[in-house]
Amino acid sequence: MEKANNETQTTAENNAFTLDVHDNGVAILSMDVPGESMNTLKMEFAEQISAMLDEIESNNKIKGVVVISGKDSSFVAGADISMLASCETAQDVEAISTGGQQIFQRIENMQAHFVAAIHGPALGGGLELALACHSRICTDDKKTQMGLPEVQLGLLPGSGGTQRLPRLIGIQQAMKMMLTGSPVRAKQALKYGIVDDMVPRSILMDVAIELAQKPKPQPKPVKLNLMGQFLEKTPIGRNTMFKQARKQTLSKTKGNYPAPELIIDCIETGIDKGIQEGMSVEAKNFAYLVMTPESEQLRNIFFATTEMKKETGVTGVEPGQLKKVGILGGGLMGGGIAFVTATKAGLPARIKDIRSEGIANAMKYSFDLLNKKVKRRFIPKSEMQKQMSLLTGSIDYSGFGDADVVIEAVFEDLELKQSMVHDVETHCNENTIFASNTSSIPIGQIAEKAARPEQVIGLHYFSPVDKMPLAEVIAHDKTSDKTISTTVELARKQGKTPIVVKDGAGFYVNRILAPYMNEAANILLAGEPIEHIDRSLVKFGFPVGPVKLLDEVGIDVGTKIIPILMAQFGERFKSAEAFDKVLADDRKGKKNKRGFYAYSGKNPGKEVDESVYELLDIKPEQSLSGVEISERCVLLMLNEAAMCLDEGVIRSPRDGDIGAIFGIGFPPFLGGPFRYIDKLGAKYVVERLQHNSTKFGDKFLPAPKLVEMAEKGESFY
Ligand SMILES: C[C@H](O)CC(=O)SCCNC(=O)CCNC(=O)[C@H](O)C(C)(C)COP(=O)(O)OP(=O)(O)OC[C@H]1O[C@@H](n2cnc3c(N)ncnc32)[C@H](O)[C@@H]1OP(=O)(O)O
Repeated sequence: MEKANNETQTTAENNAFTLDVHDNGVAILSMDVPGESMNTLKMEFAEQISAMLDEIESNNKIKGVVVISGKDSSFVAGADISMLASCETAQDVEAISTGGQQIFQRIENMQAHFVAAIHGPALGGGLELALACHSRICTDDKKTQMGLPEVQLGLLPGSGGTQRLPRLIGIQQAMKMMLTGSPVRAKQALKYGIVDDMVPRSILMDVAIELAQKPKPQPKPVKLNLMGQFLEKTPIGRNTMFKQARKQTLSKTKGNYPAPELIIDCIETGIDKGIQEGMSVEAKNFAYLVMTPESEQLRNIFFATTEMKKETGVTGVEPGQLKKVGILGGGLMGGGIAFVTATKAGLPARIKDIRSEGIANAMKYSFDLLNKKVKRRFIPKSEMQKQMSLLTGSIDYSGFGDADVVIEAVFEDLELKQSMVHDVETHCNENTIFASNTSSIPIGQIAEKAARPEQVIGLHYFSPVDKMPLAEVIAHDKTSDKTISTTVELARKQGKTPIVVKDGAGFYVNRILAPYMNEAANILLAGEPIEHIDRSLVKFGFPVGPVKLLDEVGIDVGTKIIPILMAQFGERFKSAEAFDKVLADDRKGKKNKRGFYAYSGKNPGKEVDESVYELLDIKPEQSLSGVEISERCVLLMLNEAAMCLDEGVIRSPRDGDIGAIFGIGFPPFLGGPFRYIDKLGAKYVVERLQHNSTKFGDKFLPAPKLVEMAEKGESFY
């Protein structure tokens, strides 16, 4: 390969761009935003990049340009979200979007061959920049990912992405990427045609320079099968495709998220009326979305989770060593915890169960998930073998001596858990942390007989562990700061967003969930049809309705927590006695195929098992509106969340919002319980609680914190 010498280099102080012209006719346009860990696109760069493009145009020696990042492990993470958040009017945003589109259009129109050399994330505006280049090469590195995730922020790609991606990889594939917001890894990007080549990182620059020396390629037609040809290339086909996409989108969003439909509008306009018109609609829709409350809340979630990634759980306390994890119990939870330990944290996980079948089941759990990834070609078989080799098991404590943390995931039985604390203190080392995955038993009680109570903590995962993003880290009053920060670090390594909560019945998530579920049960017992209750809460924005949720988690498990909550908080948590009849009828939900829904027949789990009405002595009849139902359930959740904050169960409204969104699926577009209370106003929430308390009893009495806030006109944020 020809070694290039630097001829000229252009950069200004505080400039994010450097142009390095080599005497082989290739210029390296490198982006490196000073003082920031990741490149993002900001308004002030427009001038800088325009100046670079002027220079490229005026230098007829430049035949090719490699666009690359100066950062070690990322390309460009998109437009600067804080900049978007600070825009005051839709006109300001539209101007930013149009400005970005024009610069990218200028790149596309350049005579020189522009090659994007991608390593690390190229997301949102970052991918749009790459799409404006004439060729794209990426590294085969794990860090490399490409996507248009704007929809997750309640936005759409606003720098030409809705126009260029469909033209590059086909409408259906592009629409799927934009509507889900999910990025793709290097291998998939190559398969879809987003990049022209995938190479090891060590030769990325060399290959890009070589390519840039060649004339720029003509756009290639998208490869489509027969059905694809019909759907994308004929007016009738396109009409059908867009209609279907709108229908599916609406059934998912329930009209709560405006972005997906506008994404479809932009794509359709661009295809039907040409790229110019498509760009103009894109800029307008982008500007509209930036100003919506839905996007504001979704951006808040991004800021909150980014902030939380940096926290150790206790300010200034560094986590201890994490080299090996022990897991007690090979059930569904234990198997899930072993999976995230090996595959996400990359740590050896030693599983203990009283039966060897338990260990085998836990191993199979990981095997099945990894095997699926191999079959879909997301990972090579060698990677699966590497990850599986991190999992070992035994029916005694052999191999536990050097475990840094042991997580118990056995039955909810206090004595059993206390005896496990003793076993771990006997068989492991003096620094080993004992973490309990209990969902209900106070950690202080589990630690009661411990010789080293400072090393006992709660680490509460949600089911299914491989999918649910939250973990509650529960410190009892003797847990040491080091134990907290080590446990927070472990949860984060396992891919979770941890929140540190105070010990007590139900901790945070189950505590706010219980009154919501109880109220749904009360509404059902008063005769509302199950589908109507579930539909009302799904329309409100929850992923599943409360009755369905109870079937999913297990009616026996879901109701077990009630006596524990009542013991600490009293009548407020009392559940309907009629539910005993459901359990006495051996209805545990999905797991034993007997619940509120029917698990046999044509649509298992989709239709209500009508016999449950008879069992509960109900003649179902719809008398409440969906709004009345959702208000009653949600008000109790909001009220309980406010009490949790007041009692210090959660440390901040932010943790309470993230906990509810990631643990329960509280509608993200509402920002979480605290942001939602702020939106409604504490005064309004108190009034509605009081109104309901006159009709349905003291459980609706407003939290003192809310009453105080209503009086003072305060908000949580
Ligand atoms: C016009 C356009 O179409 C509109 C857009 O582009 S909208 C933006 C679309 N892009 C995105 O949504 C990507 C958002 N970023 C991410 O998902 C993740 O940051 C990532 C996958 C790129 C990297 O994740 P990770 O390695 O865990 O790093 P993470 O801690 O999140 O981010 C590192 C830093 O970059 C910042 N950052 C990342 N992307 C950012 C963005 N788009 N805007 C502003 N800051 C961003 C983070 O705030 C953080 O800053 P800090 O160090 O000062 O706290």
